[in-house]
Amino acid sequence: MGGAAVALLAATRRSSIPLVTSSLPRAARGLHEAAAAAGEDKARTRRRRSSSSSFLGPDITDTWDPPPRPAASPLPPRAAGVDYESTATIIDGKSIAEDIRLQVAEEVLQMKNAVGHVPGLAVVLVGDRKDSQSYVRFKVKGCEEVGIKSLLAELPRNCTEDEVVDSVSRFNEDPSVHGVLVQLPLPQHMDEQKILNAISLDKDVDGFHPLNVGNLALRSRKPLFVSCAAKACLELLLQSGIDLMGKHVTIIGRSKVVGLPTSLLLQRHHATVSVIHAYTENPEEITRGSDIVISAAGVANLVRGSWLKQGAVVIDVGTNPVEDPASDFGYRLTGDVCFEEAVNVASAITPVPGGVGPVTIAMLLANTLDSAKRVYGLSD
Ligand SMILES: NC(=O)C1=CN([C@@H]2O[C@H](COP(=O)(O)OP(=O)(O)OC[C@H]3O[C@@H](n4cnc5c(N)ncnc54)[C@H](OP(=O)(O)O)[C@@H]3O)[C@@H](O)[C@H]2O)C=CC1
Ligand SMILES: Nc1nc(=O)c2c([nH]1)NC[C@@H]1CN(c3ccc(C(=O)N[C@@H](CCC(=O)O)C(=O)O)cc3)C=[N+]21
Repeated sequence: MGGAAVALLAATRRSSIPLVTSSLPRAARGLHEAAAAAGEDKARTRRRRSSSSSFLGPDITDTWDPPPRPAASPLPPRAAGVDYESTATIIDGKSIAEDIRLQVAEEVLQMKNAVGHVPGLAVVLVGDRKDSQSYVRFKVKGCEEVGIKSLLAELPRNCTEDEVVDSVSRFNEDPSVHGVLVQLPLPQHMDEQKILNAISLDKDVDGFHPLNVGNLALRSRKPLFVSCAAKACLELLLQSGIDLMGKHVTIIGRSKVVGLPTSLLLQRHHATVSVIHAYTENPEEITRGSDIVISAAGVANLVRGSWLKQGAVVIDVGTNPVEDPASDFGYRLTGDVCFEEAVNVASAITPVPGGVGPVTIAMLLANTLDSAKRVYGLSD
C-alpha cells in the first residue's frame, strides 16, 4: 500500500503535476502526505548518492536547438495593393499607439508640473546591427514625442561584457533614469543572462527580470513591469473589443520577450492558452482549434490561411526582413502570418508593419512613466 502510494507520488512528480494533491479527497490526501514524507526520505538518500544532480524529479532540460523542419509549401503570389476580398477588421496598431502616447505625454506634463522631473529611459545598444539600430531609433523618437528624457549608450561589437555591465550599472545609479533597457540580441560572445541580471529590478522596463516574470506567473502577485510586446498584444485585443475570458488562444513562440509573458498575461485574463514552439508536432491542428492566434516565431509566412479557423482573430508579432528588389532598401518587413491568405479567413488581423510594433514601443514609454510615478510617489 505504502509502496503503491510512493509509486503514485513518483509518477506525479515525473509528470510534474503539482496540483494533483489538492484535488484528492481528504483521506487520500493524508495518505499522500505520508507518501510525500516517505518520498522525501528516499529523495534525501538519492541526493546523497547522486553528486551530478542537485535536485529531485525530472531534469530541467536545457537543450534549445530547434529541430529540422520540412520546407514550407509555396506562397501565393503577393497581391498588388491592399485590395482584398475580405471583411476582416485590420487592427490599426499605429492609431492605438498614438492614443497611448497622447495619454503618456499628458501624464509626463503633469509630473513635470507636480515634481519638476520627467521620466528617463536609458538604452544600451551593443554592436551595429541595422535592425537593432532602427528599433532603438524608434524608442528614442517615441521618448522625444512624449517628453521622456532618453539616454543612449552605444558600445562597439567587440567590447567586453564588463563594459556593458558598467554601462548598465551607471544607469542604475542615475536618479534621472527610471528605465534601463539592453537591446537584444547581444553579440554571441556575451552572456545575455549576466548582463540582464545587472539591470536593477525597479528599472526593468522590459519586464525580463525573473522576479517580474515570476510575479506575472503567480496569482495575486503584481510584477513591477510586464514585457512591452505582451502588453501590446493584450492592448490590441482589448481595444478591438475581443473577449478573452475562456477563449482558446494559441501563441506561437515561448521567448522571454514575447511568447512566455504573453501566455502568462493571457492566463491572468482567463484565456485558455496553448503554446507552440519549434518542437511542437502538427502546430496547424492546434491553431485551427483556436479563437485567437498570436504568432511570435520570427519565421516569415509560417502561419498560412489553412492554419486558421474561420473568424479567428490574428495578432502577428513577427517582424521579419524578406528580400524585395522592388523596395528601396532591397528588403521589406513581413510578419509570421501569410497576410494575403489569413485576411480572407480571420475576423480581425494586425498588419506588419503597423500592428504590434508601434504599440510595443508605446508600452515601453508607458512602463517608463509608471516607473517614474513610483519613484515620485505619484502611483495610484
Ligand atoms: N512587433 C514587436 O513589437 C516585436 C516583434 N518581435 C518579433 O517577433 C519575433 C519573435 O521574437 P522573439 O520572441 O524575440 O524570438 P526568439 O527567437 O527568441 O523566439 C522565437 C520563438 O518561436 C519559436 N519558433 C521558432 N520557429 C518556430 C517554428 N517553425 N514553429 C513553431 N515555433 C517556432 C521558438 O521555439 P523554441 O523555443 O523551441 O526555440 C521560440 O520560442 C521576431 O520576428 C521578432 O523580430 C519581437 C519583439 C517585439
Ligand atoms: N530588450 C529588448 N526589448 C525588446 O522589446 C526588443 C528587443 N530587445 N530586441 C528586438 C525585439 C523586436 N522589437 C520590436 C519593437 C518594435 C518594432 C516596431 O516598431 N516595428 C514597426 C516597424 C518597423 C520598421 O519599419 O522597421 C512595425 O511593425 O510597424 C519591431 C520590433 C522589440 N524587441
